[in-house]
Amino acid sequence: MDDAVSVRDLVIERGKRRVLHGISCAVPRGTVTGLLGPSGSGKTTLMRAVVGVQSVRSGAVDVLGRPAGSADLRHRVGYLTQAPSVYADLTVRENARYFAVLHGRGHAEADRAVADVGLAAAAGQLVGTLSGGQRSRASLACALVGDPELVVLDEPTVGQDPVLRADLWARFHAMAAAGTTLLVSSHVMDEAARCDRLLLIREGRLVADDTPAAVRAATGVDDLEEAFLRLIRGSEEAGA
Ligand SMILES: Nc1ncnc2c1ncn2[C@@H]1O[C@H](COP(=O)(O)OP(=O)(O)OP(=O)(O)O)[C@@H](O)[C@H]1O
Repeated sequence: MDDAVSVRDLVIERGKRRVLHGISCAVPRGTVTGLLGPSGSGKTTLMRAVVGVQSVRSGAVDVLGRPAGSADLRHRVGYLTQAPSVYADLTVRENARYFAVLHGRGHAEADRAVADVGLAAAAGQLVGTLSGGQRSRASLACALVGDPELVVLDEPTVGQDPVLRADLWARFHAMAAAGTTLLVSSHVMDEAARCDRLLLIREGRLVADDTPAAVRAATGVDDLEEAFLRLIRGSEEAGA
């Protein structure tokens, strides 16, 4: 399989605690892969390792055929952190144009990225005056404006209403259909059903790496939240 991300035996310690305990998984190219798990399970830590900003105790992470964090990946990987990373004293449009320039893109691409996240009407507004959900979408526009081959999104739909969430997921799938790979974290289980593949982690260990259909089939339940509970209980019993 042609994988955009390949993680092998990844062990990470933060502070004095081990937070990832030897995770191995892959993100196939051109898919929307969901990274699911309870708060504190290690989703952000795994994403940080994929974008190459997390120090690693042992194991390996390859991204687009190169070790994670390689300098030549800078323009090929987009990362949306949980805290919006946009300039409050610039407008939405100015932010997008600034990040577009950093990636060698023009005004047209910047304006399209703003429209793609549903912010065309607020393009002239200072980011500091936006709502939390709008600010997060402005940040998303800036993460996508360089048209990266791999997009790593840490909870991109938090604070968005149901219509916007549906629009954003449609956008993610359109990007995947055009060949982009997306790794998207969430702890909203209804979003799991929208993913092509799922990585479920709990307490720094991988509990599932499969399609939603295979997770349902393996657990015998349709509801993914219930399926995940069964997988987690199963992994606890196996570890007991
Ligand atoms: N800078 C840090 N120093 C020490 N421990 C940290 C640090 N950042 C995170 N951790 C710990 O690492 C573990 C994994 O955190 P991480 O942020 O990866 O979880 P998460 O699954 O993304 O959670 P959430 O869904 O709440 O964002 C947690 O136990 C957290 O307390």
